[in-house]
Parts: sequence; C-alpha cells; structure tokens
Amino acid sequence: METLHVDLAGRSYPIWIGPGLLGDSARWRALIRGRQVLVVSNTTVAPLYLHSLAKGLEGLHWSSFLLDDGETHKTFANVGRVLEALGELGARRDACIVALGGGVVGDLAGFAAACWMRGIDFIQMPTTLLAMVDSSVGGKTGVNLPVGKNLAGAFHQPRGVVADTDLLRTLPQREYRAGMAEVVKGAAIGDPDFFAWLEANADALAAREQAPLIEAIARKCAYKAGVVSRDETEQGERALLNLGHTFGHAIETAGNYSEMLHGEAVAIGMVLAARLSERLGMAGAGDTARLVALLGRLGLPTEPSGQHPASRLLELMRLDKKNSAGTQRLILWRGIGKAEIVAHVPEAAVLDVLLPG
Ligand SMILES: NC(=O)c1ccc[n+]([C@@H]2O[C@H](COP(=O)([O-])OP(=O)(O)OC[C@H]3O[C@@H](n4cnc5c(N)ncnc54)[C@H](O)[C@@H]3O)[C@@H](O)[C@H]2O)c1
Ligand SMILES: O=C(O)C(=O)C[C@@H](O)[C@H](O)[C@H](O)COP(=O)(O)O
Ligand SMILES: [Zn+2]
Repeated sequence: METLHVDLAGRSYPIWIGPGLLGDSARWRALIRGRQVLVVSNTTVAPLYLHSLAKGLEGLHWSSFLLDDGETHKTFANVGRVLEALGELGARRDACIVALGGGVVGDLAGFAAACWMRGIDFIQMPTTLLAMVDSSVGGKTGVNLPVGKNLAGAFHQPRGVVADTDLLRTLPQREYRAGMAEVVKGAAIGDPDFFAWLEANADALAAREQAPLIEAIARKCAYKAGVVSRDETEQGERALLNLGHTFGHAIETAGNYSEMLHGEAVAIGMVLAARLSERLGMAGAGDTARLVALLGRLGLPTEPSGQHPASRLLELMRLDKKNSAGTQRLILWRGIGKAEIVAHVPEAAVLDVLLPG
C-alpha cells in the first residue's frame, strides 16, 4: 500500500492506494468523527461494493443515497436530493458523507458535504481509475449546468482518500482508458520523467498490469497532491491541472454530457492545446507527436469528432472559469512537462485548431 498526503495547514489528509483497502475498515473508520454516515453511491457501483463498505460501518447510524448512473446526473437537483437524505438521517454537524464511486459521485457528494450546515466531513472512496488519480484528490467539488461544466461548486477537502485498487477489476475498459488521460495529463504538465516512464510502460498499462498501474496511480496522485498543497484554491499553479480542459469541457457541454467521457474529451483537449502551442510558436511538433502517440497507445481518442461546429465550441470556451474580463486564458505548453498559463490567447488561433483538417 502507498500512503501519500495532501498538506494543508490544519486540514492535511491521507491518500491510501492499494488492494484490499475497502475491507480494511480499521484504517478508514478512524476518519469518521461522529456516529452518523450517509453513503452516496450510484446504481452501478452500490450493487458491487456497498455490502463490503457496510461491514465497516457496523455500529454507526448510517443510510445510503444512490444516484442514477452517468455524467448527466451530476446536477443541482441531485445535490438537493442528497441534502434531503441527510435531513432524513437527522444529520448533525459531525455527520460524514462517504462518496463511493467515480468522479460524478465524488464531485456531487463532496458538494453536498460542503453545503450541509455550511460544511461537514466527507471521505472519498474512488472506484474508477479517473477518480483515483484525479477527482478524489484536491477538494474541487461541484455539478454541471446546461450552460457549462462544473460551473457551480465549492472547494471542500475530504478527510481522506481510500483508493482500493481491487475495485478497478470490474471497471469497463472504456472507463479505464478515460482515466489514463488524467494520468498522462499530470506527466504532460510537469513531469517529463513520468511521461517517459509512461511511454516505456504504455503496453503494460493498457493491459491493466497491477504493479505498473499502482505505480502510475501513486505517481499521479503525488504530483497532484503537491500542486494542491501549494495552491489549494487555484490562485496560480493549480490552473495547470486544467491542461486540455477548456477544450475538453466545451466538447462535453456541446454533447450534453452524454456523447463523450470526461477523460476522452480531455485527451482530445490536450492535443488541441498542444497544436495551439505549436501555432503560437511555443512548442515543437515533436512534442505533440509524442503526446498523440502515447494517448493512442492507451486507447484514447486524439481528434475531435467533428460533430460540433468550431464556432459553438469557441462560444462555450468563453464561459470557462479561468477567463477574466473578456480574456481567454488557456493552459498551453512549451513541450512535455512544461505547461504554462497563457492569457490573451487570440481567438482566431483557437478557432484555427478547432476547425477540421
Ligand atoms: N474534482 C476534480 O478534481 C475532478 C477531476 C477530474 C474529473 N472530475 C469529474 O469526474 C467526473 C468523471 O469521473 P469518472 O470518469 O469516474 O466517471 P463516472 O463517475 O461517471 O464513472 C464512470 C462509470 O464507471 C462506473 N463505475 C464506477 N466504478 C466502477 C467499478 N469499480 N466497477 C464498475 N463500474 C464502475 C460508473 O457507474 C460509471 O458508469 C466528471 O464529472 C469530471 O468532471 C473531477
Ligand atoms: O483539480 C483540479 O484543479 C483540476 O483541474 C482537475 C481536473 O482534472 C478536473 O477535471 C476538474 O474538475 C476541473 O475543474 P474546473 O475547475 O476546471 O471545472
Ligand atoms: Zn479533468
């Protein structure tokens, strides 16, 4: 098992990564301070794993709330339903939410925890690769709105992250690949050695071999934990974790959150950001080629589907949270491991990379 930490003054928390952690309740139960627990999960994950979690909750006053499955259910209305479930539990300020699921469950349950009585504890129990390497760490919680992705939310850190890698055995292949996009992203932003390691281990990772998989999860989490510890609320460096996301979120929103998975949209978004960096003279074509090749070997898409007009995607990008006073701020790069925040990116150049061919 690997143990990492997010270091925040007075609110530091552990990230545990490895097999058998769901059954190791002696470890994670110590994170629960009160007697009341609401487990938030979904209709796919709960039948697989809620019974194992329940064994560790014996003696506590707990209930569960199950979301319907999918990104389209990461909504404000469902936050309201979780809050109602907390009301039915009679949740006090020392109650705790346990988020058992992928990034949709984790983001939404975390946001509900931030709202109930202005903030109660929650624990992230990620069950997808994407949630283990990214969404469970760092305290970004929230929901989608029809006009844009993650536009309502709060920074609210969990008490801890319990990433039981055994749970990945039931994860569908397409979801596994999508999680790999966020692993590649971490390396592409700031860790060229990790990128080279991913290139060397791409076949083993694509084949879901356990040892390199656990190493990849731990390396990505260590990278993200460092960034979050230095810049919890995205005043600067943390924005780099958005590489590929301004494009990716526009692609997800244009498809009403149902055409493409988050990780797939991010993979395409990173390639578009790399091409834009080339066009602006910041990076060379060789770096884009390495990125495209690695994503391709991991089974990820690297080209937009062409289903949505470039003008529509550009319009959606204008509502990105990183923009200010009419200025498009994007995360671009100077090559592998060297991402930068760039303001005043000319819209014509953005449109150029969005246009097909
Ligand atoms: N907060 C953050 O920092 C952050 C970071 C990255 C992504 N996100 C968000 O995360 C979301 C995407 O998360 P995701 O990729 O985990 O998607 P998801 O939560 O929709 O889960 C993917 C699918 O896998 C299923 N599933 C989950 N665990 C399973 C398991 N062990 N076995 C079988 N099936 C399983 C789910 O039911 C779902 O169908 C997006 O909303 C994205 O915006 C947030
Ligand atoms: O943790 C972060 O910071 C990230 O940006 C991680 C992203 O992978 C993630 O998709 C996040 O939800 C995006 O946040 P947003 O603020 O751009 O909506
Ligand atoms: Zn992401």
